Amino acid sequence: MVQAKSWVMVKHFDGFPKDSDFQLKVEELPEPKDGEVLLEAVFLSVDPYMRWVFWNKLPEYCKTAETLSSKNPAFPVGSHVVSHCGWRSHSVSDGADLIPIMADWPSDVSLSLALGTIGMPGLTALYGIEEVLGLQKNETLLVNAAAGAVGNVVGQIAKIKGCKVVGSAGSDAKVAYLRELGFDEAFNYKTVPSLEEALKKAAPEGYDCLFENVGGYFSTVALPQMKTFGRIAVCGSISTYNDGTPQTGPYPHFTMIVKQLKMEGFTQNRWQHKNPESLKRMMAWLKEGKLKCREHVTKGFENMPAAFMGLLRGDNIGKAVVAV
Ligand SMILES: NC(=O)C1=CN([C@@H]2O[C@H](COP(=O)(O)OP(=O)(O)OC[C@H]3O[C@@H](n4cnc5c(N)ncnc54)[C@H](OP(=O)(O)O)[C@@H]3O)[C@@H](O)[C@H]2O)C=CC1
Ligand SMILES: C/C=C/C(C)=O
Repeated sequence: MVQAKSWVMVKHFDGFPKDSDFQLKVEELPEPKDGEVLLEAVFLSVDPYMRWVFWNKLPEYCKTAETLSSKNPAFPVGSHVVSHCGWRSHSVSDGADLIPIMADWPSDVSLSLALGTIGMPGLTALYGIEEVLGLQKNETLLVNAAAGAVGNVVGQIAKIKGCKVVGSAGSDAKVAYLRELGFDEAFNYKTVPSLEEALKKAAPEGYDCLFENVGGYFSTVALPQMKTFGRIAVCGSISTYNDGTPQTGPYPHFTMIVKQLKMEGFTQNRWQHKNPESLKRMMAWLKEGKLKCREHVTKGFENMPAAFMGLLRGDNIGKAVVAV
């Protein structure tokens, strides 16, 4: 018998999540039956989408990287997987929901990156750029929440592709990190006197592409800065996730008409058939030093709600993960 800890939601979020919305539970897990495996979490992911997954009453859905500590012929003891079994220290699975970690994962690369740059957020960046925007060499790209898990990879891939990259982020330390990564221009959207002026100054010629992670006010100000025929990949809208009352207007349609913009929402799982090849490609960039990784690591399973709320507050530079 294993004692498993899990975080459950006891009250639906009302605005920004609170400690009292979460409860830690402990239960005894049965021994795995034939075909099942017992998993122990190594790293757990906290992601913005969990704000609205919880809201949609699916608290069990979240990605975790886990070491396998029991039996199933397909998942021998000691192998590593990415699973979707929620905020749990241990779980029993029949293997159907498990994704084995890439076969030749280098021993000097932390498995936590399977939740970040070499995982879902990295794939989101890649597919947003290649499948949605079709970003071309010498184009100018704007990305917001640029120092986060998705945003920093967006900027780095755009640099690999020979583009000019402008990033906005919410602290001076984040802006310094973006410059370190090779962003051509970066600014702190919380302290610039005018967001419109900051966007104009960073790219007086305008933007061919916007990788949209934030939505709301930022989007309203950024759209008029797009070039005619500009393309916008709507990846996220984090500035609205904690709203009790939906934000209303100004509406984008007139700007979209006069600028003849193309805007497409997407989720990365649309291209999951490409994941094995894409992950290999990104791992190669990482090994060649073209893709750099930074993580914001919170230690201890008991600190998962704190890590999640910190992510929504903007505490993280790079991918926010919890090391169990
Ligand atoms: N479509 C898809 O398939 C996917 C979409 N996403 C979306 O991508 C976006 C980025 O996700 P991810 O990289 O994992 O998260 P991040 O690592 O970027 O963390 C979230 C960041 O968002 C910023 N933020 C938080 N609140 C606000 C706010 N009110 N206004 C502006 N910025 C805010 C903060 O950075 P700062 O200090 O700069 O404000 C914070 O660090 C999210 O919108 C997410 O929902 C993520 C994965 C897949
Ligand atoms: C899978 C993640 C989706 C968003 C929008 O965060």
